[in-house]
Amino acid sequence: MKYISTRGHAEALDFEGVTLAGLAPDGGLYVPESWPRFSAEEIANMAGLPYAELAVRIMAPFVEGSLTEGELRELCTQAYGTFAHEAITPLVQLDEQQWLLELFHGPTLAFKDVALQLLGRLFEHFLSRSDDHLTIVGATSGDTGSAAIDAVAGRDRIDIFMLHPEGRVSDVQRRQMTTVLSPNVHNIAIDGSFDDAQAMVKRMFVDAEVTGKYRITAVNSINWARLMAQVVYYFAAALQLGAPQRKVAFSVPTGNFGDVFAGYVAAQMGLPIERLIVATNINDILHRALSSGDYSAGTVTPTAAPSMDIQVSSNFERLLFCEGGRDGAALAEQMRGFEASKAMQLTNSQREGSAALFTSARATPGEMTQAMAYAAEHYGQTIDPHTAIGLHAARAAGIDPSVPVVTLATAHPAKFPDAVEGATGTVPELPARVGDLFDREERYETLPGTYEAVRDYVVQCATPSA
Ligand SMILES: Cc1ncc(COP(=O)(O)O)c(C=O)c1O
Ligand SMILES: N[C@@H](CCOP(=O)(O)O)C(=O)O
Repeated sequence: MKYISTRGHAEALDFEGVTLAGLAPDGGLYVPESWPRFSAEEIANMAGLPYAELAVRIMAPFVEGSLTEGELRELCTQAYGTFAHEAITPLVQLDEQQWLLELFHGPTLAFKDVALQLLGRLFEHFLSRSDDHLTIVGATSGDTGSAAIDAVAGRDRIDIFMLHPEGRVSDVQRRQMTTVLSPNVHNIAIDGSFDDAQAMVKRMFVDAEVTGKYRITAVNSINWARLMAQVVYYFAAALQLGAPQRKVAFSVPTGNFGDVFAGYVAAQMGLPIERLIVATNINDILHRALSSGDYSAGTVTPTAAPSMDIQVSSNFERLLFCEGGRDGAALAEQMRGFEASKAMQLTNSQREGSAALFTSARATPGEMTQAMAYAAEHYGQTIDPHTAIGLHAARAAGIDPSVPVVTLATAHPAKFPDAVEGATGTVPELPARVGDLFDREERYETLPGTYEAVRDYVVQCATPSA
């Protein structure tokens, strides 16, 4: 399998290459040259497989040429062995139509663990083939940071630099990152938003002063391997609900467009998906783009669903590429315009192509709170603010009542105790595996929100490539 850049200028790479590269050197994101596709019979034969085995079936075509099936199986078995639920991503029925897909049973209590427990192991596996050192630079609005840190803490040949927007993540989220004191973990609080942090990370990938000396890679969903691993739970859920004979809709709390793009990939691979509902909070650039073609970023407004406080959604570029005729040169031009003005209009083909599968909905803070209260009262479920936005959208989307709608429960409610208590009157308890979080020592660096300050810090602390 070969991967190409959405901006058309970078060399095509295999799976090992894109995993270690993170972002393409032309600033684009890697996508497979073509989508592998399963027949209905092949999908039907996946029903009932244990999660790790299903993961092997779904991911095998993407890693071809870089991992043997046996290597992939070993990595998946280890990665999903860290989860606290036997089903890994259990499906919970709410009523005749609505379901929750619980993605928060990994070590750091958010859906990010599903991919990052695998990605950490992939890095180590590929590094063992050389004597190189890897420098991870990442940005987090709360959940990617802790999941990535958990996945690579203490690994000899990896350093991780994780930027978070100071004061804009929950206390639990911050402590899940900053109480990991391994010497290879570098937490940085920046004065700015997640978008600022993400822009700095992307800039580092095209800064010769950094790339000339350090082998940098990404743990954000700009890294293809993240998305690949997230495709698996769409299959897992749909198979339990009758796929491939029956279509399923998914409602996805969305920020960086990674999770919902994984759903798009599942559909390209043959999974019959009725609709993908893109659920946003008031940072609603994606809702505006999908409903009116207007992709223009305002300033980020902090909300009680901080992980979705994003206005520049990296993976949207992948959709624009795939639905815009896979024209890298044209997309590079379109993205240059967006980077300069922070605004762009989708082309007709990008709009029409997206409309075939995607629907969107936006939840105000009040609607998010109501959805948490509704889930507690009517379904007996305590859900987190991000999941609540998904559930609000799932119920508002007007999906045919005969089609099951699965909301992705992206984080454990205990990560956001204040918002959950405000909506339901109940304080969710931290699971035992992180029960001592507030007794642990914290360590992190605070830096001004300038690229130079962050770059200099990374350069000063990182280990040069071999
Ligand atoms: C809890 C939670 N829900 C939803 C999202 C949005 O997911 P994505 O950025 O893949 O759209 C995030 C952050 O990524 C998150 O941490
Ligand atoms: N919501 C994320 C932001 C980054 O998203 P990613 O999926 O691209 O890593 C977070 O919680 O950090």
